[in-house]
Amino acid sequence: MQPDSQFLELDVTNVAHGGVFIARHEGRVVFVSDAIPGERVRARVRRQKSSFWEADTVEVLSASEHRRDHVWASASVDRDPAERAGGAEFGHIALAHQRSLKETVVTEALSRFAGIDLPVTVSAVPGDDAANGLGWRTRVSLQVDDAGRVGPYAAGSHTVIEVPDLPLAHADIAAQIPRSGVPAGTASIDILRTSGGETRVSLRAQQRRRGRAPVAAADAPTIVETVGGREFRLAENGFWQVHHGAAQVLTEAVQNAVNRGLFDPAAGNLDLYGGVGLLAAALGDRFGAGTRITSVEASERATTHAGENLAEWVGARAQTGRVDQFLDELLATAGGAARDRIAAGTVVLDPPRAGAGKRVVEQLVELAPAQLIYVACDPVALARDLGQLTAAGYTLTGVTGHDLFPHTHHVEAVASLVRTDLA
Ligand SMILES: C[S@@+](CC[C@H](N)C(=O)[O-])C[C@H]1O[C@@H](n2cnc3c(N)ncnc32)[C@H](O)[C@@H]1O
Repeated sequence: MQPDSQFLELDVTNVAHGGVFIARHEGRVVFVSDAIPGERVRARVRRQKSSFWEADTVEVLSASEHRRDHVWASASVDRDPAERAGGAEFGHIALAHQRSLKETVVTEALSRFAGIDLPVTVSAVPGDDAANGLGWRTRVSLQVDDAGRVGPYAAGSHTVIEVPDLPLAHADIAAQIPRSGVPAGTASIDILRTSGGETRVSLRAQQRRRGRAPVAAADAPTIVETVGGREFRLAENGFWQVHHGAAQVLTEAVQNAVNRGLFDPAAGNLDLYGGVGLLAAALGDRFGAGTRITSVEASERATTHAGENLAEWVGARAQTGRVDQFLDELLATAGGAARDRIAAGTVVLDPPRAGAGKRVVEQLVELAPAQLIYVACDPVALARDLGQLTAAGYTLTGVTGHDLFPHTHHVEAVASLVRTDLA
């Protein structure tokens, strides 16, 4: 029996992490795409693993009240699964219900991977409900195949799907999709629109690995992004939040997540995985020009910009380095007074999708700062790190969820932790 020739009728019971939904067939878990909990669907099996199968909905037999026409016809369940554009896995679900499913994913991750029972609310970015969650992407990467076709990959494969539109992106971005004449050797095309309304198109010879931040070449042009009237300079191919409202939302979320009574502007405060200094600036804005804070970031180009972006805060500095190496050095060299300053400090960390990980969490526990604000784009990685932190002397005091990626399964969370002896 070929897996792709097998059709199943499935009762969909829950949402899983990663944009798929849970059903069972003869006791085995089936992760099925393009469904909604409560629905009965006909699905085609795509992959059989020993412990679970993967399948794609091909027909909705009993539709959820939350089902809508897909916001992107190129990703609709009416198309063959191999022809559905990827990147909008929740586009067939009413926007408010998408958020409730994301709440389930974050809440269940905390329970399963951290043993923490804390219902999390996921909030919309202001303006998104009125726009039905469309037009928010300021950055899009399109792939180019050997035949010169340009578009996103199909969901779950590396087949390029040509698309007439990009409804999740700002209209200026879709207008820049090259329809022909892409130079030979181009593997992908990055299109961005700055907050000032400038669009930039760059061609890449090599594909970027999914989920990886781009490496900012030393000679990439500099662009300017504005957040609440403040300008940030960065490399055109450097990391920046994708949703046009995300930088402002995260600025406020981090400011609100800080326990003010425990914040000491003179302490050894840190902004880990700092990029071009967005979240260090958030603390500087909230706690004043004298706030001491060191922003640590692996990309030298980003750190150079962070130095410029944070220039108005006399106590702020930006350092290039891997977070684990920076913390190792701190642990090896910081004397009593410096260790005391760290122990009185606030650490903001905003790691890539994989999370901070075991080693960095161990280093933080050893340094024992008074509070941690953890910004996460992957709820499972966050939950694993929170489990380790709460078992080693920190108390979780709150988690907020933010729908920075409408119509996709992605969700951002901001967690506040206080050293347990101070909680
Ligand atoms: C999710 S981004 C956050 C950037 C910044 N906080 C912001 O909101 O704009 C993660 C950043 O971590 C950097 N990074 C990834 N791995 C790192 C590591 N091991 N050490 C230091 N920085 C790292 C990336 O270059 C990227 O700029």
